[in-house]
Amino acid sequence: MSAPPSKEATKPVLFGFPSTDNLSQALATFVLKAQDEALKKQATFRIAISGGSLPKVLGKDLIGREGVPWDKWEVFFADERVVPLDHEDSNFRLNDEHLFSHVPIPRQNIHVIDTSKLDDPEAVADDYEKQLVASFVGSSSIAFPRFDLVLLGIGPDGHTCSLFPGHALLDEMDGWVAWLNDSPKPPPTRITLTYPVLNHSLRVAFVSTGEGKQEIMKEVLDNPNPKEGLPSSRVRPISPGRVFFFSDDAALKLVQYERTHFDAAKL
Ligand SMILES: O=C(O)[C@H](O)[C@@H](O)[C@H](O)[C@H](O)COP(=O)(O)O
Repeated sequence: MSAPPSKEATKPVLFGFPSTDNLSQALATFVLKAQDEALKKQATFRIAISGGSLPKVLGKDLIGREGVPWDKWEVFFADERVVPLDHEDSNFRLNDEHLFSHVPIPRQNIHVIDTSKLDDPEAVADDYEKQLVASFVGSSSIAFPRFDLVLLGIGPDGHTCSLFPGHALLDEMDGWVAWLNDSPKPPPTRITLTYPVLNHSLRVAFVSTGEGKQEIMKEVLDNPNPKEGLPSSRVRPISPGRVFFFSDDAALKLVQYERTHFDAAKL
């Protein structure tokens, strides 16, 4: 695999909304814009999605949109818990509840973990990486996959995906998919996309809402350290990739970082 990205990253864009309903509408518009741009260039729209509070906010407006070419979506998980797909901790299950079960994305286009290997998280990560390789082979950038869109959350400790503060995986610069069995947030055993993958994406959007996120949003937006800081501060896609934050007023109460007005025509 090639060296980590070295090109300069662009400045994060912050969109703030008075409510999560407004945020969900804008997020759906943003996702569909990313989809449209991807499908102008290629046959599929490749998106990676996290767990946490994100799937609910994502599905809320998106599932009602008309004319979406769902058969062209190819979905991966930005991180996944190494549990059965019907387990209450499964990010597949969560996304299924809020999005997949409501829209006709072909099941084979939703890339789930190999649940025959649950006793061996390294094998689960290797298999998942192979699924990525199979999907991205033939793309222009095969050193690392280039997702059209990655949707992430931010934990109160600043983690994102399953990349936690102080964890050795923050230094992983070669593999595409890594595994851990010591996640401080339960459950302990997970797989996650790595920084080089996140930072080769064309768009990364963080979705973070609620007053419980006030302190961490201030830290991540007003005091970022993209080299050694909190895991979510280190997500800085290389050009032409861009990073966006979608938050509500409650989460942004302490933040001074300049907001950008959300204008679908200017995305
Ligand atoms: O599987 C996971 O645990 C998630 O992918 C994780 O990275 C999540 O996005 C953050 O913990 C934020 O979660 P909340 O939005 O629920 O705070």
